Amino acid sequence: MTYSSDDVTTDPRTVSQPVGAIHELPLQVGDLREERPEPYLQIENIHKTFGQFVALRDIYLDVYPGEFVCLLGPSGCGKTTLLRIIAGLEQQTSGRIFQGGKDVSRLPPAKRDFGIVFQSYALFPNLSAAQNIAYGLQNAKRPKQEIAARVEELLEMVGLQGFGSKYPAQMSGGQQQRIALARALALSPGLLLLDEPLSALDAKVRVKLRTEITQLQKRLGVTAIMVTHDQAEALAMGDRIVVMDKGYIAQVGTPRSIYQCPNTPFVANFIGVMNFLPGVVLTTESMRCGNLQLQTPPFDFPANTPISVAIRPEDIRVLHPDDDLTNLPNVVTAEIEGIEFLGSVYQIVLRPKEGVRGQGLGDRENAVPQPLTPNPHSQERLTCEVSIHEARDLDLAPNTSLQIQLPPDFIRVFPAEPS
Ligand SMILES: Nc1ncnc2c1ncn2[C@@H]1O[C@H](COP(=O)(O)OP(=O)(O)OP(=O)(O)O)[C@@H](O)[C@H]1O
Repeated sequence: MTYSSDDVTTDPRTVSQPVGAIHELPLQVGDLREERPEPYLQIENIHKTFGQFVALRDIYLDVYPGEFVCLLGPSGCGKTTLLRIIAGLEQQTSGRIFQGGKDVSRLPPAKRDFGIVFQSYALFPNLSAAQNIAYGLQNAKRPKQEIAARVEELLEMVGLQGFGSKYPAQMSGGQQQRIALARALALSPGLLLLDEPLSALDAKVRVKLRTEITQLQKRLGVTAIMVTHDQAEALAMGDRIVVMDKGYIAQVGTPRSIYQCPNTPFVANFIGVMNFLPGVVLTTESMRCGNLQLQTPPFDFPANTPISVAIRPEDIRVLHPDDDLTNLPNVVTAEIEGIEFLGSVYQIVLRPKEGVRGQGLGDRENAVPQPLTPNPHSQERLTCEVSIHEARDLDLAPNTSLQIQLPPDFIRVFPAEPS
């Protein structure tokens, strides 16, 4: 299922508005907005307190049929509590949940239509793989022959034909989690809930299994919600990501929109790597950050307002000595403080040396105070990425100088957060 590349939020109260523009990639065919079906799952104003502690507040979320939604956030932000409330394993303090148009808010787990996979596999150790998968089918009093056929079908579905007689202790973590997935899907539930299903597995198995899970979920068309604290997993698997922080929803959107257009510094920082440069507004399209004067996308803050600009390492352009700098805004000369080899790229830590060659500020150029007073709070360190080939061409070495450009279209402006 593909929606537009915009943020898709179900309630404006859950999301603060972005400030400043950022480059939008041209719409691709798959991004064109489809006629939105009725939500399969509707989460309406859920609150959850444990004693005085507020674990969840103002949670609104619509999940559409066949969607794969990832609940992503730091430890303790409330994602597992929300998943457990959806399953009926935890009772919300207030708010309602509708599944397939039916109010399931007060139903016990057994009366709800979901399959669940936990981080710890949670297989019965004394039952074989086939018996584990068959467990729910037997409880549902399905005929023996039907159960046997369904177990075979499910073993094949998760790529474990011939493993039916093995016990959990005789299987690897990845195999056990496949059996747990087969067990969760045995009764063909409308909703598949996954609570950090991959986090106990080693890195290679995790990557393999994440592809298998999303392929299977798409093939079956089952609506899925997965809790994860791993942003790479959420970006790779989710049709949409719900970023949570301290019990509230910080942003909901497609992986691409969350990555490219984070609404807050928290989201920007949590997803991927982001350079933040604190500073103050000079004009509606420029700011001062320590010694740097940067041209930015247009924004609405008055002069001298404290702001913070953000740019991804991969959006910083490393310039070559023969590049034409005419009319190029935000060119910075920087000293290389550190070079780290990351395999496919080098990560370079830079300390800007001087102000920016400000081009294109037009008649607002006079608004720039000269000389610029360094801002004591400015980080004035930037991280950028350079490909292996580019690093070789540029002959990069610590304590040498480099020219970079911070393209204004890739800069994002946020109001400064209260300290
Ligand atoms: N039964 C409980 N009693 C008291 N506090 C609880 C209970 N369950 C969860 N909490 C608290 O609610 C908050 C949210 O917990 P939750 O497990 O949902 O977080 P999470 O985002 O899933 O974190 P993690 O990634 O570490 O599992 C935490 O501060 C946790 O300590």
